[in-house]
Amino acid sequence: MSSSEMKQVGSETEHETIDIDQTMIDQLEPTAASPQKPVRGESLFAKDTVSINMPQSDQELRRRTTAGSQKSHEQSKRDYEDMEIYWEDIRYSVMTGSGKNKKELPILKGDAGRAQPGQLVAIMGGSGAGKTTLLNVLAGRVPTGDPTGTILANGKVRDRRKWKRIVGYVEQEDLLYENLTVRETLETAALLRLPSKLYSRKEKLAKVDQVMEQLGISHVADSKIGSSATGGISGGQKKRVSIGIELVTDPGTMFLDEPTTGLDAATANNICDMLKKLARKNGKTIIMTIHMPRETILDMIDKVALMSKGQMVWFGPAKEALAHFERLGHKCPPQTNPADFFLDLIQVDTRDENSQTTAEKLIEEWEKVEEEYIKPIDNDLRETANKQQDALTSKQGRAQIADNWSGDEGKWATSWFSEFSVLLKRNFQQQWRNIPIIIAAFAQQIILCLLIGFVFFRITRDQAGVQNRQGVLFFICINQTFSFLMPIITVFPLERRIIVRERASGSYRTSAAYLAKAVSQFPLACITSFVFAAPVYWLIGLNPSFIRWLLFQIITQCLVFAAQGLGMLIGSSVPNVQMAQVFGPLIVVMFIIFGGNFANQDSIPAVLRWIQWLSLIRYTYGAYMQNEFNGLELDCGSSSGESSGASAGRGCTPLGDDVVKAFGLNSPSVGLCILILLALGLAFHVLAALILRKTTRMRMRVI
Ligand SMILES: Nc1ncnc2c1ncn2[C@@H]1O[C@H](COP(=O)(O)OP(=O)(O)OP(=O)(O)O)[C@@H](O)[C@H]1O
Repeated sequence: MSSSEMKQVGSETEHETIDIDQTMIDQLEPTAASPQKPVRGESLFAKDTVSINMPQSDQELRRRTTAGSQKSHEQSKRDYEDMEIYWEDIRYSVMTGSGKNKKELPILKGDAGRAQPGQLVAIMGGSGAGKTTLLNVLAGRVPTGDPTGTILANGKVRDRRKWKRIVGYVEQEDLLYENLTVRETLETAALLRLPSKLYSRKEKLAKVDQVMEQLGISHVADSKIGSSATGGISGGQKKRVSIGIELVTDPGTMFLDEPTTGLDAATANNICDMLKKLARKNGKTIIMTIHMPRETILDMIDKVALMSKGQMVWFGPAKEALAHFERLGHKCPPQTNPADFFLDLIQVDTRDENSQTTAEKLIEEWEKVEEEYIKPIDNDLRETANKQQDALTSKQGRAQIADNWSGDEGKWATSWFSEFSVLLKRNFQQQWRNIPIIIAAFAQQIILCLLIGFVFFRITRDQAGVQNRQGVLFFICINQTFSFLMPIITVFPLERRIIVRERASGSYRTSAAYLAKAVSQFPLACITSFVFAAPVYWLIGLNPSFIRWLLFQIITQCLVFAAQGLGMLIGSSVPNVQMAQVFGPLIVVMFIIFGGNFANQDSIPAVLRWIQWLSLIRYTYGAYMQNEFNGLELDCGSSSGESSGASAGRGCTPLGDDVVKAFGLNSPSVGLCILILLALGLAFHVLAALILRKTTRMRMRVI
């Protein structure tokens, strides 16, 4: 970006800053002090130095941020590097049951904690203690319900949009595209997520090298991710790649849900060691949930948050936890992994009254000493935070909160077209490297072509030929619909979780992702359908005119387009592959019934007649029939003509046009059928994109 362009950006930002509603600022600025950049590791909330009123210094920071120099680039990132997360009185419940049995189930019951830059914080507890729920509430990812309490990042209430772009969240499962290499996976993340205003393409790619170096995966940079079936990088390396996807944006804070689950002890150790280094060397604030860590891992953790029944029983260094519990009469036996001891102590067995009493006692005792370990924020800050949280409920308030966060990179990191091209490339890489699937797709069409070609080889023009033409054309409709709809209906159910994850981190617009997926699916379908339709026409001996052959190909491609649209629509509407496999054939069969071959259009009951207007098979079949029969002279000379199926009961039909009429397929015309097929395909795609947008939205609730 040229400096003149950068200046332009800067001036726009300044203009935006001037527009802030002054009453809003007044309302949200109870303290006078300006925020100060803390020394790494020092509390951001020390009394007298903390304020969440940003305007003076923050406006200044934003001005500098967008000024166009390398210096501004550095400063724009500072706002969320070295991030301290403070939380207090976090409560969260969900509604369970239905009707009379509906009740509120409290999951988090007033938890507090503080994670500072350079620290590795682990949330531990028995199964169902609320670890993942707390992690998700802190990360702002809450599928249902409304958490309450105070969460401050660097002393400020968070802005939902910016928050999701400036933190990293690593899910328990490694959801990656198996045909991409490690480098390609990270490059995609970097190209999509690093703001183009701040990073050139070269800088983004350099960042990938840097991250691979940091994570110790440079030696497998060009290895495919792979799967258990095909082989590929190891489980630990996959976890590192998942962490790398988040790390490319250089987030100040990273949340990880059970990063060691499913890994062997040594690999789990390596991952935690790497996380520890990331925290120490790069000043990241790392919060993770962890299940049964071994002692060496526990040693790496700066603070453990021990949870029992949704409440904190300890937050601080593990060693001090041992002393705390010993004071309460629970001594860790010698030769015992402290993590095992903690879990045995805090795990609540609902059948055992003793374990419940112990947990209650531990919760009670923790409340007495909590403030020693988690320095609470001062009252001014709390009051300001509460006001800001209230402001989050209004659009104007949210804009004000957003303004408190510098680094004005816009809503999206890069342009729509960049998103589209990066995603299209990824889709092609994922699709075209799946050689067995590509071979299978070609083999399917070649086999079908030969089979149909030889069964209906060189059909005649007599009345038996009429029946054969009509039969084979309808069969081609069904075959092409199934061939190109069925593979696509599983695409979204399989990839949905990746899309949800990527959307949750604000990686791209759904429209770009959808179009990239739709466009990437078309070339293979186009080629394979042509491999079938081009020769089969001559093998069967359909209307021997080049124009008719060309029209046949165009109609087939339009059917493929519409079938893919329908497949994407079904795929985006159902939650999993099983449902897709149930509903896909069901809908196609419905369209087949109303396709014009089985039920005469005029005899369909009025109440069901609308289905035929949506039936892509009906329009394809209509277009095929007209293309084949209109103007075709049939042979009435043979004796078989009297009883041929096509004209049964009517005697011989010498004109092809009459056959089309007899089936009620003479309208709409071929041209209109093609247009309707394109319109149907387009409508299916638009609907599918809208549904995908809705079904892949992660509910974010920042407080
Ligand atoms: N949406 C929900 N509806 C009903 N119950 C829920 C919901 N979310 C969480 N819970 C319940 O809240 C409790 C805490 O869940 P959470 O997943 O946070 O536990 P956890 O400590 O991470 O457990 P685990 O280690 O087994 O994953 C569990 O009893 C769980 O069943």
